[in-house]
Amino acid sequence: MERVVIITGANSGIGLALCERLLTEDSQLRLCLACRNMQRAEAARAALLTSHSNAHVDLLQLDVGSVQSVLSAAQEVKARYNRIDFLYLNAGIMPNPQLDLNAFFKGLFSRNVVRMFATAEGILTQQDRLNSDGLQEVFATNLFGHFLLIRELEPLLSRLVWTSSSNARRSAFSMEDMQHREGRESYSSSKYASDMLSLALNRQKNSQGLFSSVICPGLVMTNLTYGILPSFFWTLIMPVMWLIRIFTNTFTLTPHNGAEALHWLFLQNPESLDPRAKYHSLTSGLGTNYTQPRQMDIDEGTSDVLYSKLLELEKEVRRKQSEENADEEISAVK
Ligand SMILES: NC(=O)C1=CN([C@@H]2O[C@H](COP(=O)(O)OP(=O)(O)OC[C@H]3O[C@@H](n4cnc5c(N)ncnc54)[C@H](OP(=O)(O)O)[C@@H]3O)[C@@H](O)[C@H]2O)C=CC1
Ligand SMILES: CC(C)=CCC[C@@H](C)[C@H]1CC[C@H]2C3=C(CC[C@]12C)[C@@]1(C)CCC(=O)[C@@H](C)[C@@H]1CC3
Repeated sequence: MERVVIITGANSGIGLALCERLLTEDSQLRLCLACRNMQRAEAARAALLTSHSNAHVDLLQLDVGSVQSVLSAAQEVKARYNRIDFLYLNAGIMPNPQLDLNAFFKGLFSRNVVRMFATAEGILTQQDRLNSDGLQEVFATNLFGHFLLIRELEPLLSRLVWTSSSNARRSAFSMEDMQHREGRESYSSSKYASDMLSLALNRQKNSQGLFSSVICPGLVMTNLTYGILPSFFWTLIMPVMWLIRIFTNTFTLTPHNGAEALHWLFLQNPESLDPRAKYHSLTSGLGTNYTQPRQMDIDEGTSDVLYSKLLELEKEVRRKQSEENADEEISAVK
């Protein structure tokens, strides 16, 4: 039977590499690239068809950072497919990243150096902003838009896979400020929230046949990471990065390697997976890729609270959205 797989943020980086890997795995797959920019989506589709000429590759216009776009895209999905085997929640942003060079050099000579290179803990901040829905952009894109999509498509879903990060950290997240309006670690906060949401979804929905997992792709060179430093700097340090990779298995570096855990999960029986584990894509010094589960620093009670708060926010944004739609209809009639 033809399996249907939807991947958000599929036009570049880890999402696009996952598409390649899944088509190689199963040529009968119906792959749906859910992207905000249709030109980039077309280009990705053309690239995939070059290497897999008979593949079934659909495109879906979806800006996960916009409530209206998520609701329209979900309608379109329901009209097109009557079942979705895998939904990969991969789209993500890290806007205006700032590297604290002082902390970085201090970290280089500390006991935490390996951890620093694996998680960027203490050396990376971001500057977030409000989007047109009045939500924090990073929260809306990395978490809430995906949550709304899941809520819309729930009856069709069976497997969810989140591209989280080892940068996810409990101390960056506050339940009183789940959108991270106050701090400067919106990325870390949103990824920690996705880890918790995955656990909560498993607790609420496993009995109905819906399973959720989270992965970390390791440090991968993509548009997201290239945005952290000026390009000449990356060119300079690239040999060092490949050298570090020999000593640390979290430097996966290529999107293909980074997609390892996403691919691996595609092959697993969901009942065999640990809902409290994050599945890490790792690459050994000799270049062998493998997937390793590591326990997440999350608890069930807090995850359930987050789930309830997201449901409340969902109600609020839906009400706002229908008011706006009604206003638009009235002004169209006038
Ligand atoms: N690279 C790394 O080292 C790591 C990455 N990750 C995570 O991996 C995921 C993929 O990122 P990566 O491949 O690295 O980076 P890329 O920037 O290459 O990919 C991100 C993808 O998300 C899409 N996207 C961003 N915002 C939206 C939106 N509002 N609606 C729809 N699509 C959107 C982008 O589309 P567009 O081209 O239009 O911008 C792009 O296709 C992210 O969730 C990231 O946080 C996690 C850990 C490490
Ligand atoms: C190699 C040299 C000399 C410098 C590179 C320093 C940083 C640019 C680099 C160190 C750890 C990296 C890292 C990420 C980005 C680039 C670093 C800060 C991430 C935050 C990228 C996105 C993620 O989700 C994390 C898993 C990455 C963690 C490590």
